Amino acid sequence: MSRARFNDLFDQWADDYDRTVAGSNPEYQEVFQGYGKILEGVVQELSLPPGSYVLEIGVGTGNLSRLLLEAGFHVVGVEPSKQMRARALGKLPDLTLHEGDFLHIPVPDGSMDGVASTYAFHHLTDREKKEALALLYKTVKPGGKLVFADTMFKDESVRHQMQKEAKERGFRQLAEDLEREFYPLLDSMKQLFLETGWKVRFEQMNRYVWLMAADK
Ligand SMILES: C[S@@+](CC[C@H](N)C(=O)[O-])C[C@H]1O[C@@H](n2cnc3c(N)ncnc32)[C@H](O)[C@@H]1O
Repeated sequence: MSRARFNDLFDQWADDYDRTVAGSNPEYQEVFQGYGKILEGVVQELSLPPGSYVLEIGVGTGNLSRLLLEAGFHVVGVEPSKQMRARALGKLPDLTLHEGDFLHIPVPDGSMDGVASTYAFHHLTDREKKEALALLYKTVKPGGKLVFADTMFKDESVRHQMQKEAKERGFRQLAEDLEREFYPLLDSMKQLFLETGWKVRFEQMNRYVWLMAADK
């Protein structure tokens, strides 16, 4: 089960996370390059009217949640790390936020207009990603939207190059991360969306992050 896989890591990172996304850690500067714009892009791609119900998975410290609330959506957040939930609620006391993860979603089928997530989907293996996409397909209404932004590589040679580069630049933490987590390739991700019924398109946002926008 994916629920606890990276919980310790995120509990420990919670206090420092917002400094990292702002560029404090040189190893992750490129990963989070254009972070604010990427989050805004997710909200825009949802293209839903105010009052829509949006599920956000892996909310972290609540940076995307804030933008979703500002767009006038009813936001239901899901986050497995206790410390991350505490940070998010410290910033957004009125956010509806549940303990859960991509495979444990506390909302009824057909209840959401959209699903959003940033920098979190890669915590799942490809098999879990497929299971999650199938679950989320059931969670949204007909015509519902799914918009994710996350690290992904165009093909194996790019993934290999990024790993090599991280090692050459002495970015030990990033290099380990690129090997430990389940960063997918564009074609396999495309396949997972198609197999679960979604119509999807992809747009590269920086050297690491791609936006995935899907319709039911
Ligand atoms: C890199 S942070 C991203 C936080 C936030 N979405 C953002 O864009 O800043 C990844 C988040 O995903 C959460 N996470 C880890 N495994 C998860 C899973 N299986 N399902 C849902 N969220 C998960 C972590 O606890 C963490 O808060």
